[in-house]
Parts: sequence; C-alpha cells; structure tokens
Amino acid sequence: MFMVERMVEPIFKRLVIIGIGLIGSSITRGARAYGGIADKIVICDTSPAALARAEELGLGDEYTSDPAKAVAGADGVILCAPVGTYAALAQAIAPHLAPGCVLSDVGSTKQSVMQDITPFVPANVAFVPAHPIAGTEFSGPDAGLADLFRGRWSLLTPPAGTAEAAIVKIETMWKILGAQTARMDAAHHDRVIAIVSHLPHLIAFTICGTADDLAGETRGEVLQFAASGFRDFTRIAASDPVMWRDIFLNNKDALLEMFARFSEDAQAMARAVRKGDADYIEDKINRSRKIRKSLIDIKQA
Ligand SMILES: NC(=O)C1=CN([C@@H]2O[C@H](COP(=O)(O)OP(=O)(O)OC[C@H]3O[C@@H](n4cnc5c(N)ncnc54)[C@H](O)[C@@H]3O)[C@@H](O)[C@H]2O)C=CC1
Ligand SMILES: O=C(O)C(=O)Cc1ccc(O)cc1
Repeated sequence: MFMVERMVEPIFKRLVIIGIGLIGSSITRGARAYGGIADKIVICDTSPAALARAEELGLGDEYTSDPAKAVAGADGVILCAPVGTYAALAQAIAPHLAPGCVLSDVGSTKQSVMQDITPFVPANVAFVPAHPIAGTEFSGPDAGLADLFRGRWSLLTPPAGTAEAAIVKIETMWKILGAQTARMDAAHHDRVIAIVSHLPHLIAFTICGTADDLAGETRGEVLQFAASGFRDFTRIAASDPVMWRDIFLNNKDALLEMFARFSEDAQAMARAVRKGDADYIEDKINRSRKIRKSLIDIKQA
C-alpha cells in the first residue's frame, strides 16, 4: 500500500505535458484520477492528430502545438516526447520558462537527456530528470493508463546542486501516481537500463528480423506455430520505432558495452551446444530460472 502525504495545495498550479503519448497521457490520467498533482494541465504535442485525440479524450484543460506558448506561466513542465527531440524542445521553451518552474522529463536515457537539456536551463529553473520504469508496447494518447506506474519505479537523476524542494515535488508526483522513487547518478542509470531494457529490445527487434529473413523457408510456420517464447519477443518488438531509434542512439556506449558482453555469453552458449557440454547448458538455464523466480518473488512481496 503506498502512502503519500497529500498536500493541501496540488504540487503544480499549471503543469505542462509536452508529448501526449503513452507516458504523457498516463501522467495526465493519473493526475486526474488521484488528485493532488495539478490544478490545471496544459497539453502540447506537435502531432495534430495526437493533440486532437487528447482533446477528444479530455486529457487536459488546454491544448496547443506550440511548446513556447504552452510553458508560459507554468510552474511544472514535463517533457514526454521521444528523447531525440529534447535538445530542440529545451532550446525552444527555455526563454519562456517562469522563474521557479520545475522542468522534468521521462526519457529512457539519462546522460544524453541531461547533456541535451542542461545547457538551456535558466538559473532560476530547476531541472529534475526522471525515468519511469513502466510502459507497454503501445503508443499514443489512447494507450495511457491511470495506473501504469502503480507498483513500478521512477528513477531520478538530478544534477548536483539541484534545489531539494524541486526534487521532492517530482518525487511526490511519482508517489501519487503509485511509483516508488530512487535517486541515482545518470551514468549508472544508463548502464543498468541498458542491460534490463535496451538490450532486450535490441534482441527482440533482431530476432523478429532474423525470423522474417528466413521467409521462404519458415515465415508462414513462424507465424502459425509461434510458441509463447517467440510471441513474447514479438510483443516487445511491436514498440514504437521512433522512440526506440532515439533510445538506441542516445544510450550508444552503454548499449554497445552490454551487447558486447551479451555476445560473448551467447558465443559461449553456442560453443557449449557445439561441444555437447550438457553441464554448461543446464547450469546457465538453472541460473536463468533463479533470476525469473527472484523477479516474481519481488513482485509478490
Ligand atoms: N513507452 C514506454 O514504455 C516508455 C517510454 N519512456 C519515454 O517516454 C517518452 C515518451 O514515450 P511514449 O509516451 O511511449 O511515446 P509515444 O510515441 O506514445 O508519444 C510521444 C508523443 O510525443 C509527440 N512528439 C514527438 N515529437 C514532439 C515534439 N517535438 N514536441 C511535442 N510533442 C512531440 C508525439 O506526437 C507523440 O504524441 C520517450 O522519451 C520514452 O523514452 C519512458 C518509460 C517507458
Ligand atoms: O513494455 C516493456 O516491455 C517495457 O520494457 C516498457 C518500457 C519501455 C521503455 C522504458 O524506458 C521503460 C519501460
């Protein structure tokens, strides 16, 4: 059961969500459902279709495609677009941010986001980068869920010297949305997330492509006889291409490091198969089962 000390006043008077897709619309839905986050929600998206759909769904109080207009007078701004857009967005909104405003984001990479945004942040604005470790393979304003973040983590990577009150505002917002929060260094974040999220996506995109390349021989059968293991990969591989292109390109070093380690381990497994090393194969599978069990135990705790 999560406990958040509800403030009499909501955290933000005017909260701007830039990018009303899966994550942005989950925040606005949660803000509406649980209260205590914002008096007024302003939605900004450069896609006319996404903006119109957000308005139809009643996800906010005001709607605009102009980020500079959106942030004027706001005390909270959260970037929820793909990470490749953050530098240009930061540059566009920076001159219009009000003194005391808290700027945050939900990007899946943290070193690149901080490098892209920090140079534009005015001295009287606090920047509190965050990353909710929750999502689905779906995207767009229809995909959001008020309880998407419930029971999940949101990782904060505030730069040294960030005002504590601003960090607490973002932590409180995530706690109201049902997430646990942790603070960490951005470089550490990027390495951890590279192995638990970015590399698995790279593998899923690749294995679907490899199966498809075998078209003449097996494609029909892949689709027809796909067992749940392959289906699990296709779920992950159905994720948004622009979002994942940006993640891969913006966490390049950590992703390539984890890929190199994974390749070595995959080669070792292939070698064991070739040599008929039954003990090696069985040991590795036993280790994987233990990891799966410990994840389920954590979830049930
Ligand atoms: N999908 C997931 O499972 C998770 C995604 N994230 C991060 O959240 C962010 C958003 O991801 P999703 O909500 O899944 O994406 P999405 O594709 O559902 O939505 C992104 C929205 O941003 C809009 N957009 C694109 N460029 C823009 C710009 N320059 N200005 C304003 N709006 C713009 C798009 O039109 C779209 O409506 C990404 O940075 C991603 O790395 C973080 C955690 C989980
Ligand atoms: O749906 C899945 O399997 C995910 O892994 C969701 C996800 C995608 C991107 C993130 O930065 C965090 C979580």
